[in-house]
Amino acid sequence: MSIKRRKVSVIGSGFTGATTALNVAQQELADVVIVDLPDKEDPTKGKALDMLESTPVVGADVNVTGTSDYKDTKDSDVVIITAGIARKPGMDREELVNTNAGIMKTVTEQIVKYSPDTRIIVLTNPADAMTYAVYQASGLPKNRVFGQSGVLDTARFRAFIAQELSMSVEDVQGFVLGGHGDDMVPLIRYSSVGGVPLTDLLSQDRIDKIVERTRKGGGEIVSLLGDGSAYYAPAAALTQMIEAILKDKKRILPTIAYLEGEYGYNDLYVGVPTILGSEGVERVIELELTEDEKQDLSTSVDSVKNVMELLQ
Ligand SMILES: NC(=O)c1ccc[n+]([C@@H]2O[C@H](COP(=O)([O-])OP(=O)(O)OC[C@H]3O[C@@H](n4cnc5c(N)ncnc54)[C@H](O)[C@@H]3O)[C@@H](O)[C@H]2O)c1
Ligand SMILES: O=C(O)C[C@H](O)C(=O)O
Repeated sequence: MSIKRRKVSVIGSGFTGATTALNVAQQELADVVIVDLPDKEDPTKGKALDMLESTPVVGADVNVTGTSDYKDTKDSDVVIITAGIARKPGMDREELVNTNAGIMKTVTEQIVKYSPDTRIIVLTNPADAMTYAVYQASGLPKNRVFGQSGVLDTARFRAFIAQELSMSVEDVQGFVLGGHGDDMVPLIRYSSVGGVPLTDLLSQDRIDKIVERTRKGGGEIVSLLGDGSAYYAPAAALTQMIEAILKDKKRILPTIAYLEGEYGYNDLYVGVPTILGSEGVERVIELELTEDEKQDLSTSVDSVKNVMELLQ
């Protein structure tokens, strides 16, 4: 009996791409193809070979290859886009828009040429606008193109809450809505620890500090690293999304998804709770929001629209 092996292609072999590829391989989720520019072909092959050589130790029967030829990505089940430039200390994510928009167009055309009905997850920043650019360039249906920000932002929120309370990260639940920027919207009413509302466990003042740290979480890492941005937590977030798709788990995860009327917005990609399964974004979940939450979401959406205008 032959069982079809799954295939994940990761475009961009830098910090986030390589770490995601390693996670996918070591968790035995799929064969992995890592793609970078032709002038980086040898280092890309080298990273892939190094990852492959780790598989006997962790007991993962998968193949890992590095290439600059998109033919090798043919029939990918999922493609991850991490190609592009990352910000440096003192920069906003928006400053990456022009360079990365051009890269999105080129790589997307190559991706869909060889995998015309794949699912694409965009990580490259500014992530909401870049997901829209990939959607436009791909011609794929909206459920097959989406972006990563909310799993990461929520993970930061959860990690800070768990540390503050000295409780297990596993028991902390939360949701972050909106664009992947400093005005993202952590939803306190939907946050709990082991089912206990967060507001019963922490004072408003302490919650406010955690929200502020979450919003600026990417910048905190950029300042500390000095030359590049976060990659361990972003790669973990991508891996969780990939697993939900490949195993058709129907997980409820925050995703940069295309809105057509949901939350009152149209023709826009922004972070919302979704069901992720084999079809990609199988449903956008619409939460009831208070007037204050609607206002915060609207502020965040305005920021995404401002970046989108830079794309026109
Ligand atoms: N959405 C999120 O939550 C999130 C989280 C972390 C990073 N990011 C973003 O992801 C992107 C990548 O971050 P990183 O830390 O991996 O950067 P990096 O510089 O380490 O890696 C980027 C890689 O992309 C490659 N690349 C550039 N143009 C390419 C092309 N046309 N085709 C193929 N490969 C190409 C580069 O050669 C490089 O290897 C950045 O834009 C960063 O801001 C987003
Ligand atoms: O902050 C960045 O530029 C990278 C990423 O978006 C993050 O949130 O870590």
